[in-house]
Amino acid sequence: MSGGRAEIPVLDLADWRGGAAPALAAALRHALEKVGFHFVTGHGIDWSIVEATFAECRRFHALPEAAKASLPVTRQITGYVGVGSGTTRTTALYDGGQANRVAAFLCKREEEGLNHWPEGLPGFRERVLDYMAAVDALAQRLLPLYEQALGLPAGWLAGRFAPADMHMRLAWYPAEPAGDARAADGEGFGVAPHTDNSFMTFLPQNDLPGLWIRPAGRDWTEAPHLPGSFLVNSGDALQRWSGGRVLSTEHFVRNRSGRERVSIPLFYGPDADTVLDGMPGHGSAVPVTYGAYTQWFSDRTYWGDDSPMP
Ligand SMILES: O=C(O)CCC(=O)C(=O)O
Ligand SMILES: [Fe+2]
Repeated sequence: MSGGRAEIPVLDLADWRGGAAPALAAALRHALEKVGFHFVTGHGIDWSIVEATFAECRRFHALPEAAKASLPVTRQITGYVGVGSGTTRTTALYDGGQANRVAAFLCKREEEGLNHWPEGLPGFRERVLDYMAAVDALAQRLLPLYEQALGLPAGWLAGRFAPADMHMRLAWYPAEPAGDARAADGEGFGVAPHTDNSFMTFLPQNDLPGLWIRPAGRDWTEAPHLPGSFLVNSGDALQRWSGGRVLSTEHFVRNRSGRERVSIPLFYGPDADTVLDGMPGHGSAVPVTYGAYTQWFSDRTYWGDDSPMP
């Protein structure tokens, strides 16, 4: 399919103090239904928290391989995956079977008691948890706007994110040989074409290119860089919950910049027991809990699980 490039809408929260915001909600609705990605600016998060988390990501990946490998990924989606230890197998978009050229440290909300923190990195845990708390607060602020954009009763979403389920990837992509990053086929993906498991994914911006997106009916487009913003995309959970009204837009990473690339996506969703069904005014989806869907997604990617999508 080829329909030109899609503009990524920008939602500026600077003048929004909460409450009804018809123009913002309309912009978000357009983003959700037509693009699947939008930028958030004016979010109020002190950018030094984001910079510190990128720095911690680099620090972690600079550890000796043995130190990282001593924290092997768990089925609870915490711990370390090395370059080539995960394969995108959650979508018909990609069946190439090549392992992803990315390493990542995975962590969750500390209260779940499942995190495995590295030794020898003082301050790492605190900074990463600070970052997660800051994004959690931003996401909670955004939920009423999602309610407005989707025509949901006030509080309908917020009550299902108390608390939210989230996991974060502190990802590191090796520098790959220069070449055409655009071709969405072939080898050497950092992350092969996929959609996310999440309700929404937060990608804080840095100046390292490599993310390509393809909104429905459009061409592959390299995501533009908007300094100091979060690029937010909707994932499969919101798509299913909304009966397909919200897009879960395809994207891939290929790092042809000649530099190492770091990225710290945070995958945000409702409480794991939430059944993704019954959103007022939206067609019914095949019901699944957020926790079960996320587990399936992770099991296929990291554990070679072959069970069909729940
Ligand atoms: O690194 C990025 O920019 C995006 C990574 C991604 O799509 C993912 O981890 O799901
Ligand atoms: Fe993704």
